[in-house]
Amino acid sequence: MESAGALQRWLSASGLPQQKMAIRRVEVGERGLVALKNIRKGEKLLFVPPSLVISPDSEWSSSEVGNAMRRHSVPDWPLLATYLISEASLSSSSRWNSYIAALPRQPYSLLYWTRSELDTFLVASPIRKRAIERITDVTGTFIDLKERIFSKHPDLFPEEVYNMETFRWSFGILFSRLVRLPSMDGKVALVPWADMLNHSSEVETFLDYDKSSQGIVFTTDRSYQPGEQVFISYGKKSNGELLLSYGFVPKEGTNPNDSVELSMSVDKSDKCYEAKQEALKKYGLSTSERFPLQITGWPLEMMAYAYLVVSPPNMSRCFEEMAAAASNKGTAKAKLNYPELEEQTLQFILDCCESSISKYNKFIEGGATFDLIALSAKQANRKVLLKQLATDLCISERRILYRAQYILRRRLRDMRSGELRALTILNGFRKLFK
Ligand SMILES: C[S@@+](CC[C@H](N)C(=O)[O-])C[C@H]1O[C@@H](n2cnc3c(N)ncnc32)[C@H](O)[C@@H]1O
Repeated sequence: MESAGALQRWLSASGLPQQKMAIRRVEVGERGLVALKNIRKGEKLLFVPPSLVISPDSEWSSSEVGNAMRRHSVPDWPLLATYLISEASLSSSSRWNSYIAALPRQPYSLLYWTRSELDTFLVASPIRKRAIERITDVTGTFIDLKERIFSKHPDLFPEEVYNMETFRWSFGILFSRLVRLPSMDGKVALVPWADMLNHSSEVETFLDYDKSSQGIVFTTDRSYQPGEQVFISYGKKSNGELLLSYGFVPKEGTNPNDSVELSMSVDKSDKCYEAKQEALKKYGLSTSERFPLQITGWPLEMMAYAYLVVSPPNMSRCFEEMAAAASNKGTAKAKLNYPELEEQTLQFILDCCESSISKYNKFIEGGATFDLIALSAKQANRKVLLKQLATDLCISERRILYRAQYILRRRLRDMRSGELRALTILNGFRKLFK
C-alpha cells in the first residue's frame, strides 16, 4: 500500500487527471480502486494519457539495450517482458520506477506453481496441462532470447539481471496486467493506475483508448457509491483461465462464463481408427481432443466429434462431414442428425463426464495431502493457499460436469423408456397377429 501511495503521487505529477477513485486495500483482490464519490452508470473514468502507458513503442531508459532489441525485431510479449526487466534493473534512473515499485514481487499465476504442485493439486483439472504448456512457452521464449540476443551482448544483458527468474516475474506481470486496446488495432499495453482495477464477472466493461479524450478509459456499466470497489471485466474467461493468468478463482457459481474442458478420443482398437484419424486430420483435428462444457450445455462441435468416435464401419461415408462439423468448418451443422447413433453418442459423452468426475472426487474428497510439519511456516501457508485455490477450481469445474451428467442421464432415460414403450407396443401387436 505504501508503494501504491507513491505511485498515485507520481501519476498525478506526471499528468494523470484528478480521479473519482483511489487505491485502497480491498476484500476482493487485496488492492483495488475504490469510488471516492458517487459514480453513475455510463460514466467514463480514468483518462490515462498515452504518455503514461507502457507499450512496445515505449522509449527505453537504456537506449543501447533498446537498440539491441530492435535490431532483432522481437515480438511484442518478449519485448515488453525484457523492457520491464531492463527498467526494473535501473531503479530510480527509470521513469517507471514508481510504477515498477508498486508491482507485485510475485504475481499470482500458475507460472509460479512448481511442476509437483501442478501435478498434486490440479491432477483432475485440464488447466494443469495448459499451465505446463504456458511454463514451457515462457521458458522457451527466454532460451531463444538468450541464445539469439543476450549471449551476444553480455555487457548489455548480464545474467544477474536477465535470467529465468526475472523473466518468470515479468511474464507473470504481463499475463495478469497487460491489456489489448481494441481502438488501437489491438495494441498491447500496460496501463499504470488502470491496472489496479480488479475483475468482476458481473460487469462487462473493459479498458480502451478513447479518441475524443485521447486517453485510456472505461465506461461504467453500473453505479457505485463512495467506498465501493469499482470493477472491470478481464474478458469472458473460465475460472480455470482466471487461475492460470491471474491466480484467483471467483466464488462458486458467480462466473457465467465458466467452462471446463472435456477430453475425448478415438479408441486405438477402433476398426476404423485410421479412417477416422484421416478424416480428422483433414480438418486440423486429432484422435484426441478437448471441448468446453458450460453449465448451459456443450458445443455442437463436441457432439459431432462424439458421433465420429462411436460411428461403426458402415457409416464411414459420414466420417468426413462429422470431422468437418467437429472442427467448426462444416457447412452442414443443421444436418448433424444421426438418430441411429444418438443413444450411443450420449452414453459415450456421459462416460467421458463420469470418468472426469471421478478424478475430481478423488482430489476433492481426500487426495493431495502434504506433510505440514516438514515445512516452514511460509511454505506451509503457500501449500494451504494453493490447495484452497485448486479445491475452489475443482469444485466449480465438477459442478459443470455434474450438470452435464444430469442432463445426459435424463435424456438417455427418456430415450430408453421411449424405446421400451415402442417395444411393448410392438410385442402387443405381435401377440395380436399370432
Ligand atoms: C490487474 S491486477 C489488479 C490489481 C491488483 N489487485 C494489485 O493489487 O496489484 C490483477 C490481479 O488482481 C487480483 N485480482 C483481480 N481481480 C480479482 C478478483 N475478482 N478476486 C481476487 N483477486 C483478484 C489478482 O491477483 C490478479 O492477478
